[in-house]
Amino acid sequence: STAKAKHNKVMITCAVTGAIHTPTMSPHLPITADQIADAALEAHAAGAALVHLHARDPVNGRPDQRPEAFTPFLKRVKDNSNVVINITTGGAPTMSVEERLKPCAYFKPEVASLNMGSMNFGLFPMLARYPKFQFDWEKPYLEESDDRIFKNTFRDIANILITCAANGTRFEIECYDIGHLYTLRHFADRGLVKPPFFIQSVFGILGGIGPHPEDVAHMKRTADRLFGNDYYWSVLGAGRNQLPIAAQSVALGGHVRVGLEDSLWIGPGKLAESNAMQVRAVRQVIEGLGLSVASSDEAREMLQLKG
Ligand SMILES: C[C@H](N)CC(=O)CC(=O)O
Ligand SMILES: [Zn+2]
Repeated sequence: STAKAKHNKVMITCAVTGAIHTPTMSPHLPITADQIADAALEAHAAGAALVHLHARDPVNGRPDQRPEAFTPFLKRVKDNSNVVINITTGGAPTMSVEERLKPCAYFKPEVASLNMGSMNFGLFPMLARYPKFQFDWEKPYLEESDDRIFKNTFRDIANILITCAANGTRFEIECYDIGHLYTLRHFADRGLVKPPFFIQSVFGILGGIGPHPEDVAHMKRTADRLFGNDYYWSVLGAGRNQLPIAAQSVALGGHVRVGLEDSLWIGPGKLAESNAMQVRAVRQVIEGLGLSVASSDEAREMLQLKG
């Protein structure tokens, strides 16, 4: 089995903008290349060892997966920090796998995100939004996002694994449900992905597993059974679940992801004014538990990155 790093430092990943939230939802969502670079550098300075990056059209904020859309902020981030860069292969649900794979194939980053399956991708957190909802058979469809599917077939996953692994890129393995852990086990058994696995368990996105502490415990228990000592466990909680789920992970010896891609909030009804604000909040939880955050170089050692 792969020896885990001797130190129990906690790796913070910050996902600074994503593709799903829109500028109308928060004035603090980074959109332009400069805003994305600022957000990544501030998140790193606040304690994030890794930053997860998407690109957007600077005018309308729409997701943009063209390598040239990433170039300006990647250059600034690399010139001004040694943060570990994790480039998305998820892009947006509307994109083809070829389109989604382009930036990683071009930039050959240390880390790329990898979604371990296809899924219905609900925009809004689970039930909270519809307390008083009366179903109207005349208008069965709730939201435009009700028809949104993120497609990532076994062939697409193999394609991403083979393309990126050839560049020495390792993966942030997004598991939105228990079945995704078994899919990872399958590709590991096929030798298409090597340990240590960096598993990013995703909680509270409609279409995936819920945000309840028992869901979190069940994911961890199952990952321990399937991967033993060959993996690092990290979590992201969507929306209001971000910090509570991060706290549970840290208490269980895990790692955390925050950032405006996953939640626009810092507290009930309070928008986060920056990504760094969320990094500082989760760092307080980590240090409050007597633990310390990992530096980017410690994360490189833990995840055996190419540097
Ligand atoms: C829940 C997150 N949106 C997962 C994600 O970050 C996917 C990706 O970029 O590949
Ligand atoms: Zn992403």
